[in-house]
Amino acid sequence: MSTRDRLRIAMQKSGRLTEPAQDLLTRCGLSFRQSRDKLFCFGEGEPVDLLLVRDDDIPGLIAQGVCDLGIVGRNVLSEFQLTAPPEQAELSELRTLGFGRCRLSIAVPQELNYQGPETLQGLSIATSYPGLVGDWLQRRQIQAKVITLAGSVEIAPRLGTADAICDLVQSGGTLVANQLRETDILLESEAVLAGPKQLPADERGDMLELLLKRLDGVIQVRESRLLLLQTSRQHLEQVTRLLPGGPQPILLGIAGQPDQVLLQALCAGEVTWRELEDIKKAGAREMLVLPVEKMLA
Ligand SMILES: Nc1ncnc2c1ncn2[C@@H]1O[C@H](COP(=O)(O)OP(=O)(O)OP(=O)(O)O)[C@@H](O)[C@H]1O
Ligand SMILES: O=P(O)(O)OC[C@H]1O[C@H](OP(=O)(O)OP(=O)(O)O)[C@H](O)[C@@H]1O
Ligand SMILES: [Mg+2]
Repeated sequence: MSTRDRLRIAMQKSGRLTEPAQDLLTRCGLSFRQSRDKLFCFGEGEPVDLLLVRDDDIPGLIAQGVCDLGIVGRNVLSEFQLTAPPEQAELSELRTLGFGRCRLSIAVPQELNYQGPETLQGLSIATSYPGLVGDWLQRRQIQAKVITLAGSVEIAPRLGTADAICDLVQSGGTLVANQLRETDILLESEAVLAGPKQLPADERGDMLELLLKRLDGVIQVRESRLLLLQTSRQHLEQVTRLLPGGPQPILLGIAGQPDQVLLQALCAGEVTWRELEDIKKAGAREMLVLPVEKMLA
């Protein structure tokens, strides 16, 4: 049993997830003593420390109790859940974080006559995700040879070491550059906050809950806009009907103008020019769209 009283979060030391993960933690009010060259960053203010590691190591560190939380791609977490011993694989996705979006896909040489997954029967597939690929093949009762490679998977068909591949795709540029064609999506991925299924029942658990609440606020405001406008009571119903989603707007009276109101609405996403123009036509004036910095319900 661990005797730590400080929360420990693992994140990627250097790679695609590093900057957005750091940014997210900063927005949650966490700051760390700068030690980018080292593995461990001591948290200032809150009792939360950071461990900077290879992304592949993150699920294992949580499973072993070395860390309480980790910011990692769903692709890495899912692979761990499928390949780790059952007693270690008890991790869950506590939150989805909205960055590092990509997909794990099968791709084949452009000239291969691909008729669906059954085309892979008897072929070899190079991948860094043998667990996910094996599981996908098994569900379809397809016998194919899974060849595990740590990197540069896309080059395998050209080198003649595999017939097809399964790797991460975002723009598709790497596939095209290697004369490959995406055929099946195994997993839609993005960065997630991973943690144990059973949260710690001590001060770390309390800190963790606080952090999750802050994180929810940060995720919510990242997409939110505050819309302010002025309208007459006569036009209020029409204007309100056009407001893009969100909780009920707040109305404020304007001194000396009893028929006018100031309306404040929290919108769940972007407010487009087209939406603003429509709201204006319905009788609104002096419209302002503002980003939201913090939110605490
Ligand atoms: N092209 C991409 N676009 C968007 N997200 C991606 C892309 N490629 C990978 N990702 C996501 O970012 C994560 C980290 O990718 P990165 O390439 O930095 O990992 P890595 O090379 O395995 O790094 P490490 O040295 O930590 O093992 C991936 O696991 C995946 O979730
Ligand atoms: O569809 P695309 O936009 O081309 O992105 C996909 C590529 O991005 C990732 O590799 P990365 O560039 O991170 O290099 P790595 O394999 O060395 O990590 C992934 O492994 C693919 O090769
Ligand atoms: Mg890695």
